[in-house]
Amino acid sequence: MVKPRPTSDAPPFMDLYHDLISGSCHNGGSARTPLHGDVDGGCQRGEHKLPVIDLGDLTRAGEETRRACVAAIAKASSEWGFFQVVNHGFSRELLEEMRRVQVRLFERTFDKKAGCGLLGSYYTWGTPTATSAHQVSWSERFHFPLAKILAGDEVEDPGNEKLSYSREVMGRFSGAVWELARELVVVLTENLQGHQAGRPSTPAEICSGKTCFLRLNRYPRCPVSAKVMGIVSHTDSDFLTIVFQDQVGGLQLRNDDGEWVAVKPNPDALVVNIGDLFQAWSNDVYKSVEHRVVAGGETERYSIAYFMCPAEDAVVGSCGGGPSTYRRFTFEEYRRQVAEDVKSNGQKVGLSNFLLP
Ligand SMILES: O=C(O)CCC(=O)C(=O)O
Ligand SMILES: [Fe+2]
Repeated sequence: MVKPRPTSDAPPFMDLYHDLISGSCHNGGSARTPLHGDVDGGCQRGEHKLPVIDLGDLTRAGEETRRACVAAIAKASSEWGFFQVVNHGFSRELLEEMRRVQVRLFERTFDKKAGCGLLGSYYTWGTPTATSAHQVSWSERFHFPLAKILAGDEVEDPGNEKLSYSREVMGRFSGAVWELARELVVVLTENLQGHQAGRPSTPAEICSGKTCFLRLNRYPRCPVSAKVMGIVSHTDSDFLTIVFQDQVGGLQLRNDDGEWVAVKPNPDALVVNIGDLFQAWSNDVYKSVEHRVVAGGETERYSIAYFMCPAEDAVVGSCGGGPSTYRRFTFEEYRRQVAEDVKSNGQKVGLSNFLLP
């Protein structure tokens, strides 16, 4: 059970969005149905179940077992862009420790969270560019560039509170997620036959633990959950994302038929999804699919997302072995374009800006 807390730690969603929300229509049944229906995907057809992949098969004896596991990862990345992994190598203790650190950071008063860059993070909440209720994300987030966490610099905390423990746990957690992300990316890269030495750099070559980001998300209980989202639909601007969600539920992906499919909370699993950069690098073989989080009326929700990103000046090309779908771009250029589009149209355009004729 989540204990009641003073309201002063919650961002003032209602003060800011009251007018947008009171003028809006209902979000429609589609947001709620999968969450409250079959959470195994809201979809009963066996062959369309979101895969749960046992990563123990990558290291267990037997080349055939390993090959089958690689094939399952590649298939899920092409067909779903999303999958869950079990036997991922994380200890339950580390996951629980990380969650406790997360909860404590969010328990600070809103003024404190908004006012200072805790551990080199920046804090955001809601959707600054929203002009209608359906663009509002009812959540708050700490974004951590991992270079700062991993640098081990003395922790500066404007509130004079000791944060060395939080930084240390975050460092351990990030180190472990990096190993997992790297392993998955290497497997997916090798699976693309076209890639040979001398081709443009592979994702694993242009990313390092220090170029990645950690985002801590909190979705406070939402009294208008039929009208807004926890996070509005988006794709991730990275190579690969690993999400540690709690057991509340609400994460959904959009499948090929345009249906929203719930990603069932599984206490033993981490969620993996392909980002825009891997879709570009793989010439659309791996899919960066839209996803969102439904706002919860009853319970708050926590998640942690690890984004595998390259250095700002790294060039994202394609895997070769055929014509490229997208022109080359630097990660910095991609992020700048996303920010410009969000500012001018209220939404991300993404990869289609970089399509070759
Ligand atoms: O909270 C989640 O489960 C997903 C979060 C997410 O999609 C993101 O932070 O980009
Ligand atoms: Fe995301």
